[in-house]
Amino acid sequence: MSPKTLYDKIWDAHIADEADDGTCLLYIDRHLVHEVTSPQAFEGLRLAGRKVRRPDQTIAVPDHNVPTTLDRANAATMTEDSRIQVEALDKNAKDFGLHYYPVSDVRQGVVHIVGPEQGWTLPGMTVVCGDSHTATHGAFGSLAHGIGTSEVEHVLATQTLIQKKSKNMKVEITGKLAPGVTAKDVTMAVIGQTGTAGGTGYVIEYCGEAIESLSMEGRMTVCNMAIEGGARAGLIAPDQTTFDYCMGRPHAPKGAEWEAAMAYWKTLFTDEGAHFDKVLTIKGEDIAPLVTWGTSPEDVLAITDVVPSPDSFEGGKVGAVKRSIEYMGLTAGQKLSDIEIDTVFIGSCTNGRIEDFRAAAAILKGKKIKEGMRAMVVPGSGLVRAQAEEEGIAQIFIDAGFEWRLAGCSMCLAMNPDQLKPGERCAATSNRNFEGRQGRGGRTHLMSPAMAAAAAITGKLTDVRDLM
Ligand SMILES: CC(C)[C@H](C(=O)O)[C@@H](O)C(=O)O
Ligand code: SF4
Repeated sequence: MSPKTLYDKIWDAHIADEADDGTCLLYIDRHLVHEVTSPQAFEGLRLAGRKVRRPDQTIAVPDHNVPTTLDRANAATMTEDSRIQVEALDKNAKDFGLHYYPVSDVRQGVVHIVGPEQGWTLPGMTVVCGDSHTATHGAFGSLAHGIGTSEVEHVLATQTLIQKKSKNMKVEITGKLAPGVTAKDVTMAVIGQTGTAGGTGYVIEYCGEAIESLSMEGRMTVCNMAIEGGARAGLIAPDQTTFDYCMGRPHAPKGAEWEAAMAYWKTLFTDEGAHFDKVLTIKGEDIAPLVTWGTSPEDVLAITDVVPSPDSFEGGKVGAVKRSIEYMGLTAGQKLSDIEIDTVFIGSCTNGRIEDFRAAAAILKGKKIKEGMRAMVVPGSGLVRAQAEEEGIAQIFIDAGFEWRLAGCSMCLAMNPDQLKPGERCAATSNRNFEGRQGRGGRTHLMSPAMAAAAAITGKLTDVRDLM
């Protein structure tokens, strides 16, 4: 047998049917659903008189539209549009008999944090969700695709997805990461090198010593942004770190089933000599704490750098950089560490997990945020929130001057009340810095939780190593 990549193995294990042109019908193990991309899909089922094929494998949670303030149980805190979407999910989950984590449930949170936390995401599975950041689940060595609303309907009805196979890409991060450098810097460094289209047509397998040494939280951060590099999915081979994370989770297998699952999971790695169509290698030691300066996730530089000049780019990027710098209200040559911010957002499916909060709290402990700064920390789930409270981390944030919120997508995107005003500038731990992403006219700089905490203290983009 010819050697296979991890992606090849999971793909092959899920083919239900294959057409002559290579288009496959893939069996889907887990389908995650949120309120934004599902209402029409459920309507489609109703119109066709169909049921959900595997309600026992379909998990729904509202996250994008929900307010994160403590008074959110009061429906008046939501806009009309948001309320309609969340109520539709409440009804659809009930009518179709899905696993559901409503706003009132402590397990509610961002769908990509809830899935792994509850043990729905496991190695070797196919996982889909009507959301581009489904890539997150690849951290478990599961093939996780973001899908569109018509595909959501197709998966609901059939538990299968029509897909063409992508090519294999390997991203190897060798060696060790320097102090102050985190999983977020790793994933931003990759996009900085490949650009937002570098992964187009590929499924990326991240490997190498620096990846293996990451916790599951860190691996999720890395895979979360595979999509920002254009890839169809991101994957990391499961290992002891993965198994330890999964063991004992509510929906993970138990007893003899666990043993059987483990026997399979241990076969999930890329065989020696398997072919990759594209390879990128980065030395872990070379990665510095990074920030974005522009309006694309590929606009990445070390915090010690300066705002670039449009002339230093080529082709269409020259104009794009010019526009970007203008939108961001910056000047070419300006030191990144001189950029003043007025808002800090720590959260999202990229960096809303307990380890992210520990890293930020380690910087904030005993310090206060800059006067006038608006800073919020938004747990990725109610359980992350509870754990942070138990560990005393929540209190560190509160003492420093942060707002301690309830779980949701929050200021990652402008679909709920947590938004920037025109011209406001935010240090954010999320994954997209597009124009208007956090609110019309808002300006976003992406970075790690530790870097965001450092910025909250000084009021400027800051090299976290100066505060360590
Ligand atoms: C609203 C949703 C469809 C969207 C996505 O697909 O990723 C959102 O989660 C995002 O991060 O932009
Ligand atoms: S936290 Fe942000 S990136 Fe993640 S699902 Fe929500 S809106 Fe999308």
